[in-house]
Amino acid sequence: LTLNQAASGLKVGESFATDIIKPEERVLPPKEKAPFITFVLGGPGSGKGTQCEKIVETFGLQHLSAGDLLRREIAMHTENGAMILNLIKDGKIVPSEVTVKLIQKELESSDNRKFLIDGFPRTEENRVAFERIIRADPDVVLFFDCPEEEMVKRVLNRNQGRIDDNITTMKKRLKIFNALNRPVIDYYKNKGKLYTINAVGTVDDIFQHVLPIFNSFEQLKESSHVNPQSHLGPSLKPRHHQQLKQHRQNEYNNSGFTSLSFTKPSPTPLLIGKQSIHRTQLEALDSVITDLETSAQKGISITEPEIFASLLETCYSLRAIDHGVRVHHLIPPYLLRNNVGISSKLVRLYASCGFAEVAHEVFDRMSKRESSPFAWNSLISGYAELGQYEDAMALYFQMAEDGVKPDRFTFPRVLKACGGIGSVQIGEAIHRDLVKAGFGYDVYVLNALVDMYAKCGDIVKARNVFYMIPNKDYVSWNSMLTGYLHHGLLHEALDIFRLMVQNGIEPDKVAISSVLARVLSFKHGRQLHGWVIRRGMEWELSVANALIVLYSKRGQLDQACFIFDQMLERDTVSWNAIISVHSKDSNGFKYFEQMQRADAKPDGITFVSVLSLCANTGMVEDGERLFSLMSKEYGINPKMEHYACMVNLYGRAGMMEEAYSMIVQEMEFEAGPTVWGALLYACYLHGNTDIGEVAAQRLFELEPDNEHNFELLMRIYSKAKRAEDVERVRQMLVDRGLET
Ligand SMILES: Nc1ncnc2c1ncn2[C@@H]1O[C@H](COP(=O)(O)OP(=O)(O)O)[C@@H](O)[C@H]1O
Ligand SMILES: Nc1ccn([C@@H]2O[C@H](COP(=O)(O)OP(=O)(O)O)[C@@H](O)[C@H]2O)c(=O)n1
Repeated sequence: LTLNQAASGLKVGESFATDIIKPEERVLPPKEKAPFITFVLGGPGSGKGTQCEKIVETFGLQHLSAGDLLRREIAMHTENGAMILNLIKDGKIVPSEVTVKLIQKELESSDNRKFLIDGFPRTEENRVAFERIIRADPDVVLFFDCPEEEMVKRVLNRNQGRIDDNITTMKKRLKIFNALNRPVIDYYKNKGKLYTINAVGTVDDIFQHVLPIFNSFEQLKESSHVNPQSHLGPSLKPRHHQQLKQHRQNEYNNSGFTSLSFTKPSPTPLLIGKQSIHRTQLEALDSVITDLETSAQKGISITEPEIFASLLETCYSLRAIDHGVRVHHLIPPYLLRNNVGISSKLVRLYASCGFAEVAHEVFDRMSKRESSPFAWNSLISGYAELGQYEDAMALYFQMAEDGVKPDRFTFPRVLKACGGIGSVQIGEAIHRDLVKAGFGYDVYVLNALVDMYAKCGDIVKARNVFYMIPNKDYVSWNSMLTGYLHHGLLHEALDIFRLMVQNGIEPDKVAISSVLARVLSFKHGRQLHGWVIRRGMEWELSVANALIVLYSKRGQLDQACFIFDQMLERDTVSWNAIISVHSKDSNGFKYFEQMQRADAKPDGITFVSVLSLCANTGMVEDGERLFSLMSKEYGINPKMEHYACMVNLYGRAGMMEEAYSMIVQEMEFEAGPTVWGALLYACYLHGNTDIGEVAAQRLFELEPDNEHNFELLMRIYSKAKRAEDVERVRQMLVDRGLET
């Protein structure tokens, strides 16, 4: 089943979705003549880039490769660089907002009005974000259809040193392509915009099928640089492309054209340096450090601060702490003490990798740390990430004492720490500080303020700040939404959710899964599911997990299993959800075994589910085996719930002695009501008055107000035909004022 079939199979209510995507939002604004846009789709290695080069040569469109734009962010170490690297490494899709903004920048800064956007949209979410932000529709959508084996072969031979061109990532990319790109392809097919091209054959043969598509557009023919027909001869290899371009450019310069629509070359940076084409960035880093170490051993001292600054920057972007430590050893102590740039970068590296103590040691040795808030911010952030909120706060106060001016990066970090501590008073003091420092209108800072107030329990203040934010971004909305959910204010949260969607703001996956987990009505849940599908976010881990729970709560097990089976990745929460769906049938076991084979790590909750399953299906030996496996193999000490499951297991099977001795001999702590309750229920099932009396006695002490325990004991006596005892217990009920 494809995602689309799944989606239509669900017959999801459209009302939410129609509420959300206002048709008028899709219409192009009449401001100027719309650009000519081509989307180029196809799996990884289907030859999109190769064909794009030829289209550019012939028709002069500007080529924007989404993948290249993203790789450029990594290479330039921009704010999103590290996040993008992590996603690309794993073949995952970068958040649409990020990709579309990059494309938008290119579109807006170009004189060319004809674009070839390659590798985009990869998901329905990509597509919708493009429509919303750019407010344009493509004129042509090309789809290069290529068999998987061919794509794998091409990618593994591509030799561009791309970090994601390896077999493991390739498999994930193909899986993601099949699940997320197909719905986009179907969408354009239905709109009549799709041109499917068989991508097997020589580059030229394939281009022969591309040519007529573009030839049929007058506006392309008008300004194409070369007569398309003249390009029917033998093709040039891509590496000749620059030469060809130069040649054409000269031709045009000489022919009296003043403006050329061959625009700036589109960026094609590789992840690593040109010379080290076969290596990953980490390997390249490793080799540079090794060279420096060798030099240092030979007594050649390296003193150029730029070298260390650049190496530390790379270590930080790759979170390569071991390499960072090696760089640290190479830096001369005087340089570390006196060069604020280098020491700050080192502090940031240690702090961001969870080594706040070491970061603090470096920080303490800095001679001019009051000259910039950079190192302070890194350290505050490092402590806040580790949950050492007091340490983070202390640094903030120390900053003020040392006369270091906080900047816009300081406040979000310290507010996070304050939210962790949960003190509104401190939060208000920081609020005053940030207004004094001139950040009272900074969205980035105000978002953190909303989050802080919500976490400190003052939802009213959170809301007041939220409504004051002048240009709310998606973080503002998500912070408010999460705040409401945190306070159990579901209606307010849903209102925010609707408003977000009406304002064209994408709720993030955390917000969506939180809403899904809490929706009270199944109708809302299904509508949300429909909306999620349209956004291509169904397979986000937390969203899919929440959907499994949603459907299983309603007893729609098939639907829950379908989602689970289609998931691209799973975590312990996913496995727990699907096993608990099957806690009454032996399929749960199948999933548990699958989980073990997949090397996923079961936790205490997993064992509650499988032990309940054993109890429900009478599998005593399996239950015993799993109970011992839990601590021996997985190091999970049994908790109250696990003992309750074991008592239930033995009790239901009529093994009352074993159940009882589990409590009195095996348990290392006092049994609670769940455990005794399981025993009392078993006594009722199997008519055991002796043990039943003991269990009931304990329960009367532990839960003096719970009439169910009295009723169960009465039933036990009644089964044993002990009318007098039944009456005695009834009197106890009356005496305690529990009889209804
Ligand atoms: N028609 C083709 N036949 C064989 N190899 C091809 C063909 N088109 C492209 N290639 C090669 O396959 C690899 C992937 O092509 P590329 O254009 O980079 O794909 P994409 O942009 O779709 O990921 C490159 O090494 C390219 O030279
Ligand atoms: N619209 C896009 C395009 C690429 N990407 C990311 O960039 C990677 C490489 O994309 P690409 O288009 O350069 O390469 P191929 O996978 O097509 O060979 C993808 O696997 C995604 O991780 C993305 O997240 N969103």
